Amino acid sequence: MSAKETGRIVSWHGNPSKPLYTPPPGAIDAHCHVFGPMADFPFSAKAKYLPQDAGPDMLFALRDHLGFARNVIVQASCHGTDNAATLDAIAKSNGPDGIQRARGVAVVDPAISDAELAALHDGGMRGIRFNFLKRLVDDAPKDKFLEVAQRLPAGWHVVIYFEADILEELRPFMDAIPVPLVIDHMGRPDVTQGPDGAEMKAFRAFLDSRDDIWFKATCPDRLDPNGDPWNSFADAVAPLVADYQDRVLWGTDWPHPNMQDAIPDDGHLVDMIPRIAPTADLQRKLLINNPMRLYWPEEISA
Ligand SMILES: O=C(O)/C=C(\CC(=O)C(=O)O)C(=O)O
Repeated sequence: MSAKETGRIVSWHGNPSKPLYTPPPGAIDAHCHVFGPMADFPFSAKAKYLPQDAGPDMLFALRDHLGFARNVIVQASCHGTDNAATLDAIAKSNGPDGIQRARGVAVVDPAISDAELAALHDGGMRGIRFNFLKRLVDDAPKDKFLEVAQRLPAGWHVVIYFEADILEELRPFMDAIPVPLVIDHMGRPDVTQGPDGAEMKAFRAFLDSRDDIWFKATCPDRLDPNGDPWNSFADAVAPLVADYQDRVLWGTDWPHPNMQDAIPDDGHLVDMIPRIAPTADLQRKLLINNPMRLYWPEEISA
């Protein structure tokens, strides 16, 4: 049945181009999702969008097509706090060498037990995500989030998704989180303001407040209203990557939830990498060293 018949949305490109840029061997797509498949992993009753299936086979085919080696799969809001689809994708990522080629970020009910958190760790999760976008979640209880952030498995971090207009409001909450923070899509600044715009400046001040705040230089398609080739994004984000090069991650954001009206070509997204990280050294940090430190630290210290 087609998406039209089922009412389920397709938000990803059916035939993404081969990027001109070749990522270095071992490169990690550190922000992507899986949807379903619904027959095995039904969507949450509270889901704000109902996508077509975009499961692990599709994700790993795209990974190979784009020239990446590993993925960090972030639990998408359409699956609520049931992480089964993400855990299934991580389990299916194991290579013949036994290396888990995907790790994940979970979304949990803050009342989750310590034993359940440990089980998520065993399944490949290395962090939890707090989503503050009202169009995606019904509520975001800061007090409960803080409680669970204080009892995460060792080495975990907290991913936070918010829009620039609530950065200041969230500061006391974020300042109190005792583990590293990873900010999705740089907290969605208005990139048309340029690298020295008010929202970029506010985000830099936040980064300067702690040296364990990381960010994802992701989603030109969401942040740049001028569209592909996303020149405003490149201009605003390249200086940020250069100045905070040891705590920045990159990802496709595939299957691009809610982007059905402006679906990006994933090959073009990959071609943004040399525009925001122009040297081989920056690219190695962005695509390998930094995500390895957060998601596969045991391979670094081994
Ligand atoms: O995937 C993203 O990064 C952004 C999303 C979707 C999302 O976060 C989710 O469904 O959990 C968005 O802005 O709609």
